[in-house]
Amino acid sequence: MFTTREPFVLASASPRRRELLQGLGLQFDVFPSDGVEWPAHGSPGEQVRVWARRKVQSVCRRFPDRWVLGADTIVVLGGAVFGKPLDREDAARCLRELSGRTHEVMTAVCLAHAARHMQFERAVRTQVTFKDLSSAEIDAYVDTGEPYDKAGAYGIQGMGACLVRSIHGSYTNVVGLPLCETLEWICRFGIAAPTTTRAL
Ligand SMILES: Cc1cn([C@H]2C[C@H](O)[C@@H](COP(=O)(O)OP(=O)(O)OP(=O)(O)O)O2)c(=O)[nH]c1=O
Repeated sequence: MFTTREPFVLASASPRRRELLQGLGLQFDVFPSDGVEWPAHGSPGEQVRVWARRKVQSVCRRFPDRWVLGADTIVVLGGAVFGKPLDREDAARCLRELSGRTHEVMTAVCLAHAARHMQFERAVRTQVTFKDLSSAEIDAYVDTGEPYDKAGAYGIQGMGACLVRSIHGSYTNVVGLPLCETLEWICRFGIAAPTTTRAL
């Protein structure tokens, strides 16, 4: 669907981000950032932008002549930020808190080119409402192992879909990369262009 003109570097170890971009036919190399997610200050929206920016900047040092794309996803409930659960108990606690309530999934995306002194970032928000979860449902979901590498301890693209009553906003933003907004940048900066289909 897209012709890549300038293959970029995806600064991410997330298989979800890679698959979302591959699904569009984009060409890129993957080089995860090695940065630890040190605490950041400010509102959840500011924190998530800082984390995305740090990932991108650490990879930009290695690839100063290329576009580098990175992202960070968090779950926010009543001002509290939920990242990836630390262990089983933490995952169950997180799911108990999300049960029956509406939370926000925020993904910050950062795109930068060090040699051209260009850097853009934005945070996209999606509201997700969970159904009421019983202890048995929470235990069964944690047993799948799905929560461990995901913010908020669930994956909407997997069995976690059973936990969700409704969403308002971008689905791909919940999975880890808001595709519509990311593509706007990718096309605007000439990294890729929509493939034109010739009439038969
Ligand atoms: C809420 C939710 C999150 N997630 C994932 C997306 C992200 O991969 C992860 C949040 O962790 P992140 O720290 O944003 O990303 P990551 O550590 O997986 O990868 P990297 O830092 O190298 O880019 O949670 C889902 O896959 N599905 C969901 O429904």
